Amino acid sequence: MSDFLELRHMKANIEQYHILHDITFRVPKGEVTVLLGRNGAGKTTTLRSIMGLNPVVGGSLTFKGESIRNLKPHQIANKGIGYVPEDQGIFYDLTVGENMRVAMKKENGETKARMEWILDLFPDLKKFWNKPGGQLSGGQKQMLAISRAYVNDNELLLIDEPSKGLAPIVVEKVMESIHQMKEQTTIVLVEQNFMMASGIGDRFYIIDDGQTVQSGQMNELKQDGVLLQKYLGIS
Ligand SMILES: Nc1ncnc2c1ncn2[C@@H]1O[C@H](COP(=O)(O)OP(=O)(O)OP(=O)(O)O)[C@@H](O)[C@H]1O
Repeated sequence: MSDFLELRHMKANIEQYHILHDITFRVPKGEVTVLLGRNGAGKTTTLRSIMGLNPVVGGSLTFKGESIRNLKPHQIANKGIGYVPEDQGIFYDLTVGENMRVAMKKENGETKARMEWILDLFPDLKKFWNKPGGQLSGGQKQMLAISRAYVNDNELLLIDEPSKGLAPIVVEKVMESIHQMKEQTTIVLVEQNFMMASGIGDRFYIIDDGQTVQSGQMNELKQDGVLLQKYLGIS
């Protein structure tokens, strides 16, 4: 399988601070790649840097073999990379339907089919189609955020901590939906909930203090108590 996204020795700043020192990872097409690490390790900054939202000051980033370093966020989005930020990025004053329509880059048979597929997966969004985004529950907001990114024919989705602040039963639903999306879209997932991440991830990278320090198949990590304890504090 070809590598869809590849970061080699990426360095990135937030303002004058050097936050990412050496991020290297490869995302194969059709897989879920999970970025793990303690709070403050640099996972969100990595996703933001891929999207061009933080200045990349070193290393390379390629998507389908082409450099995306130094492109503007909208140019990166136009290449087919969707981003679901940690704060979800939905419009609170717009209804669910309006949020979806604003997100759609174009309306054609394919986006219509994707919209139908995602609404079948999240019937609450259909039910609350005319409700303002700000009035949805935490889980429904997350479903809307994921749906907005999915509805375009993005080939790669970057999803930042979709389980954050959600009740366990809702987390399961969201993770199940990501699992189903995997059939059609390549995914990079930042997730603190290891149980959930390990259930849907194919491969993992651990980020520690702005560097990728470990990688492998998720199945192997589940068995590696030393690594789990050392970098994730899981015993
Ligand atoms: N606006 C900012 N100015 C300065 N430093 C920042 C800023 N935002 C984040 N940082 C720092 O950058 C580092 C990486 O943060 P980042 O949000 O990428 O971590 P993370 O791994 O996603 O953590 P979490 O799981 O807590 O969200 C942290 O040390 C954080 O304090």
